[in-house]
Amino acid sequence: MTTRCGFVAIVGAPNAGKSTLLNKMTGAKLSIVSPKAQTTRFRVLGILMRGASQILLVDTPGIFRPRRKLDRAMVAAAWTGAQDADLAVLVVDARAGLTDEVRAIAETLAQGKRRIWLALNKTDLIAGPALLPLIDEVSKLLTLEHVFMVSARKGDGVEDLLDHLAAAIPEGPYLYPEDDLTDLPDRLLAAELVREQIFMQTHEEVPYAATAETESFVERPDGSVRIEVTIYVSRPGHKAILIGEKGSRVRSIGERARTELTRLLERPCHLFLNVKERAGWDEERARLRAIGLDEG
Ligand SMILES: Nc1nc2c(ncn2[C@@H]2O[C@H](COP(=O)(O)OP(=O)(O)OP(=O)(O)O)[C@@H](O)[C@H]2O)c(=O)[nH]1
Repeated sequence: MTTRCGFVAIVGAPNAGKSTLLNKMTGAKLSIVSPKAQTTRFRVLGILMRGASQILLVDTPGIFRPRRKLDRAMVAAAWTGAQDADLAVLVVDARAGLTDEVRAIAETLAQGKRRIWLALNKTDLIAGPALLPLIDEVSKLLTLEHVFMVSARKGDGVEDLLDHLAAAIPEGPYLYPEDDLTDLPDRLLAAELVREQIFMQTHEEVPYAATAETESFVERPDGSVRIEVTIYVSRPGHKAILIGEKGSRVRSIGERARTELTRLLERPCHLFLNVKERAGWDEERARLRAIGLDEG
């Protein structure tokens, strides 16, 4: 039997729906989905078996104009993901249309040699014929091998996209065991789930000014795991918000993250959270490395 295996980069502007699409495709929640922009900080590999094809999905951070060091690192990680891939799926929010961000990404993609597919997302919000001018505009910027209309949220068109991906990736042996879902290490997953809850449960600049790191991850003889995660904030005000009245906010963040983690790791998890203030954490190179990124 001929097997196929290839990397597929999911590329797009912040909020295009890349993480939602990745999750829909793999059928498991691997990557962060949040209504706020720029939540994905590093590559997450979704591993997907479809017939005799192993599709390795690379979720990339939203590509935007970087200002801080951390942002620059995020962008560098995004492009590395796109460059290593066999093909790139450019996800565009069909309702938002051809924004400056989409244009900039398309222009950069056009300079590479990778095959590019367009996935117009959120088609549950906009009627089919209205999408044709947008497809025209995008195809003027770069050569598109295929165009798909999908709703990552509802799943419309996602099966079709997967069938085409399975057939399009190069022939070759599987690079990962067939039952692996992600290569995201468990300790990073724990920190990511905490960060996701920070995004869900706090507002405005707080989630962007916070990061989470797993300090310890200890498997116990009874099969459970004890995890300590530290949330770093850069301002005292943010620390108070994250802790909440009598610790209610941090408790709620911990409870929700623990439920998700228990489900994903398929074993009892005991999660302990700390909130620490650390001015300028986002400018520290060591921290970038600790959350999985080198400086861009
Ligand atoms: N109506 C609708 N909303 C969607 C669809 N796909 C994603 N969304 C929503 O759009 C928002 C952004 O989705 P994400 O998947 O986080 O977007 P992203 O591109 O990964 O964003 P970054 O991590 O910031 O790069 C979320 O509120 C999603 O629920 C869709 O097909 N239809």
